[in-house]
Amino acid sequence: MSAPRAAGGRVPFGARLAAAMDAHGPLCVGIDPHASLLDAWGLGDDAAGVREFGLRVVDALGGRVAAFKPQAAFFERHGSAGVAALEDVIAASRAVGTLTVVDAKRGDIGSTMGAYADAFLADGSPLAGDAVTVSPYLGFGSLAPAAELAARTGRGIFVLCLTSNKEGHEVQHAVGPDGVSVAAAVAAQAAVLNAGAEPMGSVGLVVGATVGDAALETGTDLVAVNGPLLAPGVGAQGAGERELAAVFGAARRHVLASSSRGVLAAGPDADGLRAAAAAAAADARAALRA
Ligand SMILES: O=c1ccn([C@@H]2O[C@H](COP(=O)(O)O)[C@@H](O)[C@H]2O)c(=O)[nH]1
Repeated sequence: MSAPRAAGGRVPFGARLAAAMDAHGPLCVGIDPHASLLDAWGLGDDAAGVREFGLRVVDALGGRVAAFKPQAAFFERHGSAGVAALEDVIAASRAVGTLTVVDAKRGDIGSTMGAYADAFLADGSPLAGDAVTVSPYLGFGSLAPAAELAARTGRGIFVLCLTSNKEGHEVQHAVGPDGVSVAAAVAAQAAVLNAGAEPMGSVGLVVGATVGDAALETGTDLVAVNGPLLAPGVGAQGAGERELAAVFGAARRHVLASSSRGVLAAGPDADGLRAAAAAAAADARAALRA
């Protein structure tokens, strides 16, 4: 894959995210309207419910956290009305000036990847936030349309590398005939795309805060990536300050810790959400900015 072109006149995603993390702390709040949370918040498990849920989170935390990460699946399960709700949540987040990482985990052959890129990364698309999560398991090169469009529009991508679930191990730790693990190869290819970018590039990786010493075990060089490292697994999946510091070590300054249920469980009260997000951000800052 060729290196993406520089964004025409726009501040690239990596630089915008670095500034947001400095201003608000290295925390991303996931917007995951689980059926159980909708019930606890007094909302219906339908498109109107997920829309209201997302808008309440944006209203309570907009301008107070580095980023939001709406989980597309929870919106898509309500069909076209749910997708429209996701569009409204992305628009609301844009309106309050908080970065949005749309967690859609898309990945396909290059020609189809171009269509996904148009949906999540093109100017004027209602589903475009500031970045999108993508899957490299059809080959890292298949992500070229997304990496290139992101670079042209000042947006970013987060490539799955070492995911927070235990099943990810069987694919991501696999070692090729060249002796390089899948995770290490993904990270190395992201590093090529981020070479020379300051303060960091716009091609990030997803590395779970729950993965322990997986980076070491797989030979994955997280420092060399020179891009943002999205770290889900904080809160409900059990990771906290200690795990973040242990997983990321010398790469910690580029980490955006992500918590969904750990913060959302404090809702629907806006003050409760703010207190939970502030506590999670303080923990992330202590672990990652020391
Ligand atoms: O490796 C990964 C990649 C993505 N996720 C997503 O993050 C949130 C986690 O939610 P919590 O409630 O904080 O557990 C969810 O949307 C996942 O799909 C992940 O957990 N791990």
